[in-house]
Amino acid sequence: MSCVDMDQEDELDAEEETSVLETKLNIELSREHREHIRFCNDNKGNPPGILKSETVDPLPDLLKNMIRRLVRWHVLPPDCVPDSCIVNIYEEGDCIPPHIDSHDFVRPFCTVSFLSECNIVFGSNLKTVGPGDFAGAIAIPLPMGSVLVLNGNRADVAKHSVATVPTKRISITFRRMDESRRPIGCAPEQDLLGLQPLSHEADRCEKSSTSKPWHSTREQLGRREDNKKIVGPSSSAVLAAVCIGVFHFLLEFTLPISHLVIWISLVMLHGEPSITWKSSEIRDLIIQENLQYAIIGKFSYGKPNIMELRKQIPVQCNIKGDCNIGVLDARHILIRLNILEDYVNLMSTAAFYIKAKDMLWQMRTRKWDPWLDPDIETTIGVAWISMPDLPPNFFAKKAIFSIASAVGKPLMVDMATKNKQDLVVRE
Ligand SMILES: O=C(O)CCC(=O)C(=O)O
Ligand SMILES: [Fe+2]
Repeated sequence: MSCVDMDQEDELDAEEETSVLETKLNIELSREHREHIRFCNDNKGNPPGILKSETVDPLPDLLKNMIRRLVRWHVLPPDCVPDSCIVNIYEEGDCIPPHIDSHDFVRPFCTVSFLSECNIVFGSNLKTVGPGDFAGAIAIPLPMGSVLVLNGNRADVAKHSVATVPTKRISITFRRMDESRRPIGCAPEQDLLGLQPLSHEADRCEKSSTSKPWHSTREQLGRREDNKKIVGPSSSAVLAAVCIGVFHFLLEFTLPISHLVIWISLVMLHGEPSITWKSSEIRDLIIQENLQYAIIGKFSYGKPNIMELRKQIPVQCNIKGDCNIGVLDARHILIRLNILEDYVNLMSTAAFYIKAKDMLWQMRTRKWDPWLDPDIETTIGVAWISMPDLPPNFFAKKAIFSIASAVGKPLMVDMATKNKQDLVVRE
């Protein structure tokens, strides 16, 4: 067994340290003229963490570009722009023993995976169950092109390890040095200063200038046979990916959660990295995000502030279940409901006039779906259908839905119909 160099790490137990001596390869990259950052608990007896006395290579442009994207795409926060980087090159059979990354580096930090997929194991008490084999509370797959972000307890309390890999693998870990731990004279990288995450607007613009706009991309892909949609990475995609990670942790890990995992399967498309989502993944995310009964509220003539909307809409729109309201842009809000009845009620009312602060604000509703641009008018709506003179034997829901399906997708039968009168709603 051999292990990739882990001597940058701290908090290894004795058994783990023995395996560390078998370390193989570690490329450390930093800025020119800077003293060498040696993250080392090495054979010379150096302590773990940053050593201030050796000069290492500057960050190559390729890695700087990755850093820019990590910040612009909301993977790392702008106050945590990495200024150091470690490249782990695993040959077949290499592993990384349980460790906690040195606190000379601030949190969050992240690791990008290349060449092959492997699992990373987390646990406050990781056991060595065989040579290069570690067991812990949770194993998370690290697909090629994925980014794993470590923060909170996952970075500071739990240890992590990678068991022997079956094929060659490369990981790049980006970290920012703690201010107090920086080598003396270490100047910040000028072209990484002032990095900011893309705003949703800028994100859209960037998408349309660097790749196909969301909608035309979708149309094109609608013709693909494999039922997959490819879009440029956007903050919302990243956000969605974050949620999957959090969801996994919530399900499977017992320590308090303050950690995010991001899996982004990046592929290069026309020279730009893109993310491929299966339709089923998009559907799962819609459910996870409670967007099954999401509605867009459109205020064409201005709107009251969000606090007022949150107070007034549930009361004035007679909402019976939960109602979560957020702002999409100056004219649109997203209303997340949790019961079908409220959805039908809001969708089938032509316009609401929300009273707030002695003013009336017109709000029209429309269906939300991930592909609809709130600014583009839709032909999809909800309407009640009346079926006069329907014989009582057809009042069963099955019969009514069958008849209504001639017009659209039936959603529900109203109380009057249930009580043997005559209404059904369709989409
Ligand atoms: O290779 C990996 O995915 C993990 C690397 C790691 O834990 C580290 O470099 O500290
Ligand atoms: Fe690590």
